[in-house]
Amino acid sequence: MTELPSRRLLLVHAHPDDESINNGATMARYAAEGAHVTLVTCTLGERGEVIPPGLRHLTGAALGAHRRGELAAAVSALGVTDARLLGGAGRYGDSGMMGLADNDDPGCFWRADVDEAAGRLAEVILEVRPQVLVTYDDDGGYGHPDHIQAHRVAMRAVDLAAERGHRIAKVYWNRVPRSVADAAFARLQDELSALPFDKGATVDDVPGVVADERITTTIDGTAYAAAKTAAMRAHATQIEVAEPYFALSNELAQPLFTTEYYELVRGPGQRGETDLFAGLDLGEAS
Ligand SMILES: CC(=O)N[C@H]1[C@@H](O[C@@H]2[C@H](O)[C@H](O)[C@@H](O)[C@H](O)[C@H]2O)O[C@H](CO)[C@@H](O)[C@@H]1O
Ligand SMILES: [Zn+2]
Repeated sequence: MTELPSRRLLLVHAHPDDESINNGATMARYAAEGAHVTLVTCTLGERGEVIPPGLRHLTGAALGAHRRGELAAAVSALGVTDARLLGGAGRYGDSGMMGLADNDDPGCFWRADVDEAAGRLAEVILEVRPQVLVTYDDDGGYGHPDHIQAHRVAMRAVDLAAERGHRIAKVYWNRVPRSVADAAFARLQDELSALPFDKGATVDDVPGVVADERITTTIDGTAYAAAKTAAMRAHATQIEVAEPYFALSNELAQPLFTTEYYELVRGPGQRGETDLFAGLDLGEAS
C-alpha cells in the first residue's frame, strides 16, 4: 500500500457542497501543503432544490448523479484526491429538510442505523488512519437531518475506530465566531443593493455560530480563496457566488468566509491554534 503523508485529515459531510462551503479553504490549504485530505460525503443530495433554470429538469437519481459530478469538480478545484461516498454511491438517500415526509423514507440517511453507517466510516478511518477529523456539531450546524446524522455517525465512528486500533487524536466541529459573523453581516447589509440577490440572510441562518470563546482554531485560507470560490461555483445547482458573498437556492445572501473556524471537542489543544494538527507528534506511529 502506498505510504500516505505524515499529516492525514478526514472530513465528514452530509451533501455535495457542504465540504466547499464549510471547509473549502482548509481543504485546499492542507492539500497544497502535502497533507492527505480525505472527504467522506454521506448522501448525493438528490432532494435538493436546483438554482439554474436550465437544470431544473434534474430531480431524484438524475440530480444525485449530477451533484456527484459537481462534487468531483469541486474537490478537484481544492486539490483533494481522496473523496468518497459513505457506503458507495446512493447507499444513503438525501433525507430532505427537517419535518418533511422525506424524512420517513426508509432508505434515507436520517433513517440509517448509526452503528452500521459508523462501521462503514470506521473502515475508512482504519485504512487512512487520520490524526484529525472535522464534522458538524450535534445540531448538524443548522438542524438538517443529514447533517445531524453525519455528526452522529462521525462521532460514533471515532469510537469504533479507537476500539479497532486507530485513535483519532483531534476532533473538531465547524464553527463561526459570533463577532466575525456579526461584522460580516453588517458589511453585507451595506453592500446588499449591489449584489444579485434579493435579500440578505441573518446571523441565525449561518450554521455553527457560537460565542468567540468556543473557537479554538482559526485557519487562514486567504491564500486559497480562489480555490474555495471555484469549488463553490462547481456546485452550480446549489450555490450562486457573488464574491465575497454567496446564496443557496433560498436566494439569501451570506458571507463567503475564507478564514475558517473550528472548535476542538476531543484531543489535546488550546485556544489560539492556527493549525488543525497543532500539538501532535506526527512522527509517532499512528
Ligand atoms: C447547504 C445544505 O445543506 N443544503 C442542503 C439543503 O438544501 C436546502 C433546501 O433545499 C432548502 O429547502 C432551501 O431553502 C435551501 O436554500 C437549500 O440550501 O437540503 C437539501 C435537501 O435535503 C440538500 O439536498 C442540500 O444539499
Ligand atoms: Zn448539507
